[in-house]
Amino acid sequence: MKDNLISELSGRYGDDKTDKLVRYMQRIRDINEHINLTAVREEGEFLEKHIVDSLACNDYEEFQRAKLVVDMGTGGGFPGIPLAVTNPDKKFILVDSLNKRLKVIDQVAEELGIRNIELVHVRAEDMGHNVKYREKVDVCVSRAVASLDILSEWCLPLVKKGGYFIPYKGESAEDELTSADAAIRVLGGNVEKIENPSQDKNAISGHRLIFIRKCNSTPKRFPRKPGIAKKSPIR
Ligand SMILES: C[S@@+](CC[C@H](N)C(=O)[O-])C[C@H]1O[C@@H](n2cnc3c(N)ncnc32)[C@H](O)[C@@H]1O
Repeated sequence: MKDNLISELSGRYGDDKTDKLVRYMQRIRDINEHINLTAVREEGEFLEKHIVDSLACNDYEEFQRAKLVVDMGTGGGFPGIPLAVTNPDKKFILVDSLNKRLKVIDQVAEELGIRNIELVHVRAEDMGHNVKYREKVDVCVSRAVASLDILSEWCLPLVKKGGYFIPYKGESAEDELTSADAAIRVLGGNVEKIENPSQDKNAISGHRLIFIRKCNSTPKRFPRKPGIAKKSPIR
């Protein structure tokens, strides 16, 4: 599986970018022995679940148009780093509330010469109120961070009007959308479509991508203070 995936990646992205993706995987796997970044250990599974899955956005023009992208709750750099490696013309802001993980990304990105990233150590609930970031980004992606109603409150405030919040969601995508429907509208978003790249013969991704367009400004009171989104969901 590993060799097939690598040759598919090379065919699509070229040898240099594929080499960087594979080296990133290898370094994260090494570091994972000491700092827990992922439960996935085997190389083929890592390539599929972390690298190829992260790249799913590249197939969509809503993402291709973006110049500035946030990855909220990036952890070990997913989906942000694979997207940054394959899109050197875009800038990526990788955000996490745990600095230990950002330091790992910083070290490995430096070693591999990945320069189109900025690492921001902040809680999502605070970032949304910083004028440097609020309604400034073209796209915000996020994978495996929080349920969609909470995540929308953290991510939609960052997206500029006309831009997109694109959460990567598992099989619960439709159910999460039902629960988050009111929140998304209150926060200024509109759900345009759900894509399932794993059904596309050209792509392997375990996640669905939900495309939420930012249509209206987010009311200033959002995001609320840490813990409130979970305790009092927007209904
Ligand atoms: C399960 S990990 C997922 C990491 C990565 N996105 C992936 O798919 O492999 C969730 C990450 O979200 C971060 N996170 C959780 N709550 C956050 C918040 N309020 N603000 C910023 N980051 C947060 C955690 O520190 C953690 O690194």
